[in-house]
Amino acid sequence: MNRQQIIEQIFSKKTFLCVGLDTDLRKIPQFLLKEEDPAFEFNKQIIDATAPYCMAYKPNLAFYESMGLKGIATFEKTINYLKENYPNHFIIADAKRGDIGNTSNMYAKSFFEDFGVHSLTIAPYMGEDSVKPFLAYQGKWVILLALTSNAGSADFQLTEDAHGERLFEKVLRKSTEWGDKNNMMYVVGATQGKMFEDIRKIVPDHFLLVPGVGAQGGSLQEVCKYGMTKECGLIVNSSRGIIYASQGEDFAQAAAEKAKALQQEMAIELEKI
Ligand SMILES: O=C(O)c1cc(=O)[nH]c(=O)n1[C@@H]1O[C@H](COP(=O)(O)O)[C@@H](O)[C@H]1O
Repeated sequence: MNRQQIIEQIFSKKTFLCVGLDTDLRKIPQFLLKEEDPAFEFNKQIIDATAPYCMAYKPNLAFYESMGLKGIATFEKTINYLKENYPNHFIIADAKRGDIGNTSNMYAKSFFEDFGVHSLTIAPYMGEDSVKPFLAYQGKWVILLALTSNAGSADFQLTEDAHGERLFEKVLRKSTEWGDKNNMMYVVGATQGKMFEDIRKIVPDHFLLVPGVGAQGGSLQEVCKYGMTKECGLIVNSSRGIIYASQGEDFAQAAAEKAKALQQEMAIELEKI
């Protein structure tokens, strides 16, 4: 899926919402546990209910890998379900990969060729040769961690060098030599508020994947105020705040309502462009 197609989805559906499929068997409605693949059944119903209000889905691999081989099969079935039924939705595998080139090659093959997702989250820590193998895939996206939503982002990402440059700024500057706005996005946590202003000075046009609204307390309005561009430039994720809105029979409907509420806030922000 290319940049123009992503932008078209956002403006035609008036949403830049990504629903995070962080599917945890302990948190899904317990009556689903009688199904042969409860996590897939949950995902399917959440996807069908929320699809009108979002333009992307982000299954986080940790939740699937924690269920062993069966979980990997659930992940694959979920990707296939999305591709068959919602081909215009952008699929982000949140796996935070990155290793020596030889190993990154295998990660890239796995996610881009075998699972066939559109994009993958990547940790930049190992540098250029760990990221380049992912960028070698035409039409696919690398989503590089820049400034994450958690408190630990202060430990490394926000630290400054002798010239006052922060590590996340170095990641942004350096990585723009490897890819561009057509094949690279950055993760910036919604909890980072005004920091979006500084980020836009370095990457004015790149899309940002923004997790941290909802359960982590980030403000959509603040993210938009400092991070939005003329082409929107944002994909905002919410996982728990949407998919666990209810544990009852009405769980999918409740998720749809949460997604719709965010979509309506997003439509107002898009009007301002
Ligand atoms: O890469 C991510 O998606 C990510 C980066 C980050 O800085 N913070 C962050 O929360 N995430 C992921 O985004 C999702 C947030 O989930 P909720 O807090 O439930 O909305 C989880 O899958 C996290 O792993």
